[in-house]
Amino acid sequence: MDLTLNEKKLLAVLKPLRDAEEARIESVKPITETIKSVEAARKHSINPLKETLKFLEDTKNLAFQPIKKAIELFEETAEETLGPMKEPDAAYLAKIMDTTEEAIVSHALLLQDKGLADLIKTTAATCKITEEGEKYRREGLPERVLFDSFDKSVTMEDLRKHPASKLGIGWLRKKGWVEIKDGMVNKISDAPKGDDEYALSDPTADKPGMKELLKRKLAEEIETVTYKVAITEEGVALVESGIDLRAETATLTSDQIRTGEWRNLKLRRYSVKTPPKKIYAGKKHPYQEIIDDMRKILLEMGFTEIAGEIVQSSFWNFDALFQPQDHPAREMQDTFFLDLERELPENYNLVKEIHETGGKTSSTGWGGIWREEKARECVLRTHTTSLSIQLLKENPEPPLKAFCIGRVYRREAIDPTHTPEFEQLEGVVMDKDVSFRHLMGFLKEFYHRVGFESVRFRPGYFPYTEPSVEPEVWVDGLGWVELGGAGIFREEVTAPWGISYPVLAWGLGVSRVAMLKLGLKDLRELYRSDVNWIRNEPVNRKEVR
Ligand SMILES: N[C@@H](Cc1ccccc1)C(=O)O
Repeated sequence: MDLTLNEKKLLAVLKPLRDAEEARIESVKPITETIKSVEAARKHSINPLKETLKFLEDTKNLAFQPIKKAIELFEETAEETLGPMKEPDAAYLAKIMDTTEEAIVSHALLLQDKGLADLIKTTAATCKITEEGEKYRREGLPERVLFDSFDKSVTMEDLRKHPASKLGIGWLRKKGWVEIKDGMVNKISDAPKGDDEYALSDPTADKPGMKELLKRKLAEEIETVTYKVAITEEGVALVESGIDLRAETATLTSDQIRTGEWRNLKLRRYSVKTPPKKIYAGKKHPYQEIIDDMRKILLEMGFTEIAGEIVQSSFWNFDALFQPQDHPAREMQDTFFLDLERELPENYNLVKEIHETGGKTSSTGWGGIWREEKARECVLRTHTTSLSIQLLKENPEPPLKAFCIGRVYRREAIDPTHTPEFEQLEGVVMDKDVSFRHLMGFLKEFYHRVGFESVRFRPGYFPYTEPSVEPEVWVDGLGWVELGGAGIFREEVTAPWGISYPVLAWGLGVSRVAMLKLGLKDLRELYRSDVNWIRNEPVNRKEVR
């Protein structure tokens, strides 16, 4: 049976206490029958305890120390408690075991659950004289004081002057000690001491006058709870079969093994049934793992990785991509604008011309006036295409094959499929003879390698590409899922930087892919530090295929 050390101690103490008590009662019985002397009974009652003590010492019982203490204490109290004390109470046990009454009760309760002990609760009402009652105990009840203050009769007027009159006069009449007639108060009784007065001078709950005192609020009832602890037959059996009071050792130290001390220790039994604690290996965040997989795929496909700043001027985020200055995406409610400005690049006027008239290209531009101030305003990049265009400006000669995985920002209301920050995977390819077919080929190949078998393209629109498409992948159970945008950069985008070859470009949603691959219903889970989810997610999951 599983018992705590304290429960074992409690049992080990209860048993000899009970035995000693029984022996004591046995020994006292015949004596009390014949000799009615309490003194004699006391002497005899102690002997069996001494014997028990000696027995314990002889047998080197492990429970010896607490029991020895118990018996010593028992001897002390045995003097006072000659009447049978069948079960020791919790307060007494607490004293023996150097602990609190509450601890004893809680251990006894556990033992009771196991059928080894019984906890007997007794509540007793005692009466306590209140502060007011104490005052009257010293000075007498107000009616008594008043009664004693005059001889046979007194005028009501004079009696009213007495400090005890307020409370006393009513009681004088009620108790029938006086009658009041024509303004005179006359004694009509010799006012014998009442039950209430007896109870006040010696308060115990069952005194006849106590009720009266309680009613007058001169006494109050207090409940006291005492617990007695008894050992059951099973408990006795367990103690008799030998309880090892040593605490169990779960882990051996090398010292204990070397010195041989382990031989004297009580070792905890090894349980093959207990499930072990789960061990979680340190690992990458599942989302990071997916991002790294994508990075690896693109590197294997011959792309170079680029990175750039999160803060971009509107010029690179919008204008250089032929996004008109009054385009709705450039509104405050769609984009995070910063209270910051950036200088425009040297050839910015070529972009200005293209916006206003189309410049030297075949385009007619957007018309109107293109404002520098608007282009200088900084934003948290809304797409990584702002990096692709700067890369092209720095490398106008083919070939160019680059990608970027980075965080972008949009003023979205947060919901299960939208977060204001998310990752994009940007790709850009420039070479002499690349075409729309290559673009679709790259995307298909990439998605296949990521794990999506079926890929299709739907026509799309972006101000900076023509033609424009939206790639979609097939997901069982969901159907076709849109995963970003792609196209060939327009002349309006490439001309200002002297680029004369076709540029394929795309921007794909990474978090969307991660959601699909990880089977998440809520995008936000990717960004939450939910340790359990991350712990339990298998390493390098490759399920979507
Ligand atoms: N920048 C676009 C995607 C895109 C990139 C490159 C070309 C075409 C489209 C977006 O954020 O949705």
